[in-house]
Amino acid sequence: MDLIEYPDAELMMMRLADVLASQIKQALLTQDRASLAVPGGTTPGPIFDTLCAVDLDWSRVDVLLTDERWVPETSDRSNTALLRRRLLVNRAAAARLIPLYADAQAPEDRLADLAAGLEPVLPLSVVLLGMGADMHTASLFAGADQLELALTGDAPLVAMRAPGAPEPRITLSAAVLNAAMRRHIVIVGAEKRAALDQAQGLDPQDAPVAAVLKDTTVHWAEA
Ligand SMILES: O=C1O[C@H](COP(=O)(O)O)[C@@H](O)[C@H](O)[C@H]1O
Repeated sequence: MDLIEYPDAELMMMRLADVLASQIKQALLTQDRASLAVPGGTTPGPIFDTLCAVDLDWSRVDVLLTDERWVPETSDRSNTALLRRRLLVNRAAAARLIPLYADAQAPEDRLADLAAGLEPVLPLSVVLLGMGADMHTASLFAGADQLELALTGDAPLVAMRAPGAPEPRITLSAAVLNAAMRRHIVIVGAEKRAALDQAQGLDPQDAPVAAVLKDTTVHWAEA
């Protein structure tokens, strides 16, 4: 794992948007299409605001989430709604969204369809992950019912229920995340930095982020 520390979060978000854009452009030099997976939650919005305005051939880019909460887009907890509002706008409106949610009672009802939509864009070109202060990343949560499968299995997508998560989740598996050509984690604040430091010595069952740290660049700013 490489760690880049920034003097402030605003600068970090802008620099990270530049890094992601240049890695997408690089992938497009040798491939017809590039794929970019991004987190939801509260952290990545400012990155999306910069990235969506970058001049690149977005019509050849597939965008997806690293994980989704099983809620409709009308919910303020929908990561897909965040993507539509802040990344798939401006120049990036030309990108293609690979959905991780479909209208159904439970993620298991649509898992096979969603996985079929994901398969053609693997391996992912660029992955950006977030991390919670509880050391979860994507929707790989300690204590989740399918964590073992998501950490060690071959399935690209896993449905997940976790004690701390208010709704079912769907997540890219560690296999998919670790097969990506480029991988980044973005975190803000002293609490998450301490969690990241702690995670490095722990088993992924207890600190799931530990499963995706190898060859990953972590970007951190205190505030
Ligand atoms: O629930 C989620 O949480 C993590 C971390 O979110 P943040 O609000 O602490 O930035 C996020 O990376 C993940 O995509 C999301 O579904």
